Amino acid sequence: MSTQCVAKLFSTHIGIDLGTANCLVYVRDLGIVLNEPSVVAIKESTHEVLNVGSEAKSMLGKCPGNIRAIRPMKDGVIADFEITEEMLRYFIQKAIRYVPWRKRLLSPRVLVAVPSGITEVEKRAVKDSAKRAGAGEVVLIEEPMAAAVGVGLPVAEPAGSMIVDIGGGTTEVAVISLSGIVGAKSVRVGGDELDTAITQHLRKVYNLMIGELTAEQIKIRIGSAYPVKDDESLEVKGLDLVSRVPKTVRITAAEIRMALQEPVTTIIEAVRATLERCPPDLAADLIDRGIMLAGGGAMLSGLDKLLTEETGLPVFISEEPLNAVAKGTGVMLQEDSIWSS
Ligand SMILES: Nc1ncnc2c1ncn2[C@@H]1O[C@H](COP(=O)(O)OP(=O)(O)OP(=O)(O)O)[C@@H](O)[C@H]1O
Repeated sequence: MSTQCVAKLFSTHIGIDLGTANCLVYVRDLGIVLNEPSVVAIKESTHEVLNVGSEAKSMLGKCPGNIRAIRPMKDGVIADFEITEEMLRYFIQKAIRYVPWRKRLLSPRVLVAVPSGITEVEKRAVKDSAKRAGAGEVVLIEEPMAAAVGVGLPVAEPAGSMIVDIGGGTTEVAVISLSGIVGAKSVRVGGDELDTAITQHLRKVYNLMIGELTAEQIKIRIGSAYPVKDDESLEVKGLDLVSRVPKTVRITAAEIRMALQEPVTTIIEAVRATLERCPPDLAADLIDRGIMLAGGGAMLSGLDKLLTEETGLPVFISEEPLNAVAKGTGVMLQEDSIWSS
């Protein structure tokens, strides 16, 4: 029996979207089996892992002194190796529970989606962490390619397709033709930067300190990139920076849109820069095919409208933007040729 056959029979094939905000795990033939926030809660004194994923996220900003909830990925790459490894180990082992015992005899083969702009050193770090976390062979795939495949763009055709994947830590823009990336730009600006812009606005204008989760909720509920919901408003609770007591303020969608302008402009600029460097024939294809948005940031209200206004191209939001990359790894896992043996 060939090595390929043995591996096919006795090991699990896993695709991982190792995101700054969320980690999704796809198991071949099963689909997405895990979708959890990339957060780990640890005991400060011993570094013991207490919780991973959703439960750890609910602890963000609410932990007592000896417990810390950490997001080990930052700007799309590993910021804390040890904790990322623990998180990967937890997710890989949890995912493996869904497969029959026969498929657990060999270490799982793992396909990890990483931002297109990461360095060789960062790539090695991801591979090493996945291996130490229990993976056998580890192969990396660029996130925009995985996202494009995941949303069903016709990447193999000799024509240009454009994907913009706006995650928590990075925005990946790519033009793809004949299954290759023709032009790409990766900027370390995504949903986290939008949250930070909201936190800074409330601090500056209202002297109000809010936590990470509150900032994200404000963005999701009334955040926008275009005046599509300017008449909406929201009550926000936080800590007054001067009197140091809890306080409530009412904020409007219009002011949050203004606060988000800088990071949103960075995202738009990344799209424009990629379009400017696009070969003319492929650029011409985009006039009809437009731009496809994926990643959680694609759901920011009005971003599609603003992008259409700024580029003159039709803009579409993928059906399940948060699942695009993981679904793309799932499609690629069907190809045995991605593995070296
Ligand atoms: N409705 C929404 N409106 C705006 N942003 C949203 C919405 N829902 C989720 N998000 C944001 O999407 C981001 C997470 O997206 P996603 O899971 O695609 O990122 P990731 O893959 O973890 O990050 P990266 O690709 O940068 O490593 C978060 O910043 C989250 O706040």
